[in-house]
Amino acid sequence: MTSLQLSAKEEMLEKFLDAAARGDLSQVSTVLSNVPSLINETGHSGWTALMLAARNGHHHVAEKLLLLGCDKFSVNSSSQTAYDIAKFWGHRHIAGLLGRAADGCERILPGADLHPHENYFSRETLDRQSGKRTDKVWLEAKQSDSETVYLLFSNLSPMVRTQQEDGSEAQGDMKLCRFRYEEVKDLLLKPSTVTIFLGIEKAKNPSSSSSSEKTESLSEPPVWFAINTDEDAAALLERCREKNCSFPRSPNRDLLKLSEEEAGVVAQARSVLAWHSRYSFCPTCGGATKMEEGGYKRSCLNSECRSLQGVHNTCYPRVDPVVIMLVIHPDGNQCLLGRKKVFPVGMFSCLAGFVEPGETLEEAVRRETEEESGVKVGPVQYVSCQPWPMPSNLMIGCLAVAVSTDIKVDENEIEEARWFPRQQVIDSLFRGDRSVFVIPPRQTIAHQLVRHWICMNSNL
Ligand SMILES: NC(=O)C1=CN([C@@H]2O[C@H](COP(=O)(O)OP(=O)(O)OC[C@H]3O[C@@H](n4cnc5c(N)ncnc54)[C@H](O)[C@@H]3O)[C@@H](O)[C@H]2O)C=CC1
Ligand SMILES: [Mg+2]
Ligand SMILES: [Mg+2]
Ligand SMILES: [Mg+2]
Ligand SMILES: [Zn+2]
Repeated sequence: MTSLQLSAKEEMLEKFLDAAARGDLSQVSTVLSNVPSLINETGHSGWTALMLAARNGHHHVAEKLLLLGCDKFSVNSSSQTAYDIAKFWGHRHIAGLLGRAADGCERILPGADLHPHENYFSRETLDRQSGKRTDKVWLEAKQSDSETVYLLFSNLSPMVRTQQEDGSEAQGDMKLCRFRYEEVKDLLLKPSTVTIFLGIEKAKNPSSSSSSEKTESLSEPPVWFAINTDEDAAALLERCREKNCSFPRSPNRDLLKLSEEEAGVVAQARSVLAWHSRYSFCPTCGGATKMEEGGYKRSCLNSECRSLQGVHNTCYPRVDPVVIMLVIHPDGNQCLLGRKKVFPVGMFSCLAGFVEPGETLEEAVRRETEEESGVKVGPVQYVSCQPWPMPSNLMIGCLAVAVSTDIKVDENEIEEARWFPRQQVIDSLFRGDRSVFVIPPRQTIAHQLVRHWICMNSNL
């Protein structure tokens, strides 16, 4: 290209960007019809025409550029997308346009099936009614109620039905198998069976009951229980009237295929059942224990045991707090992700670690980050949390700002840790580009923390 041609193109680009910034739709259209390749070209500080239109609130220009296929995910030299710019300057109609489902950009916003700030495994569809746990008469009556719903677990895996015969991987393709009292009453009588009370359905699903409108309005919503049994899994599957049923073998992966509603129920049931399976004996004296309070307590049968004096946490289901953090580079434009050897090829995730006794969340974030990556962390901010029933973690999601940047990984835990520029993260998150790294699935809080950072205009 000669210098004359180059300058002609530059002149055209300048005219085009200026028209976008002024909101001159007809000029934008004319220039693009002559030189379509200008659409994603950048001017000063890496700003595209879409960013300039978003900055100055020119909705019609942004709309036209999107229609002509401009790249809405590119970032300027401060790592801002057009969406960040529109949101920061308060042009909500343009941010809305960039976030509209039809153009695929909805992925910049939280997933449509998740409520804002909600994580997978977090939805509560049952009212736990903890007051009913000590009401033995009520619990017994509900166990034999014909409307009561039972979930069946074998080796801590719930019985599920897959929709697709081809073993499709999509979320929502897996459904919990629900049983009635008559179908499981023999199991309830076996000493090795653990039955726990989960709660009462919060909202009634009108299509799930065949009773008349009148009876429905009078009756209490169904009560849910979960059963864990050591019966033969193949024999248990024969109890089910439905086809394509199984007990998933890999909870970490398979339980992510449930709907948001069912995942919330499984998070509760699996954690409590796992506690019973691991704490059969009294942790204080080693004696036998009995289950109480609908499965929310185990008491020692040895009347001399210290655990019976006062309140002891050994008698109640355990929750292990884990901090999980997205550490941001001091320049604001890179984040720290690491990979364990067991991760699928190319996957990098947020660093995480168990909170230790007598430690604040902030200190746990600083300690775990430094232990695993050598990076020192300053300010820490809580974002959201996620029950993770493998078996009973509570993932506490934080953003943290690094005060040092040299990486030295703890090779026992982490294979590699790296700073990833915002553009690479956007490419992996929104464009599905797997060439640099793969982000964990959207059901993980690690994924949601990364998305939260990308969407929060950290540079404006
Ligand atoms: N939902 C999500 O997005 C993610 C969830 N996780 C979960 O977080 C958990 C903790 O992360 P890690 O990096 O492994 O923790 P970590 O960095 O503290 O290291 C784990 C090691 O700590 C020790 N440890 C200390 N307290 C423990 C406890 N209460 N239970 C088990 N081990 C304990 C064990 O030696 C274990 O090997 C994992 O179980 C993992 O499943 C981790 C990353 C992402
Ligand atoms: Mg860790
Ligand atoms: Mg660690
Ligand atoms: Mg640790
Ligand atoms: Zn005891």
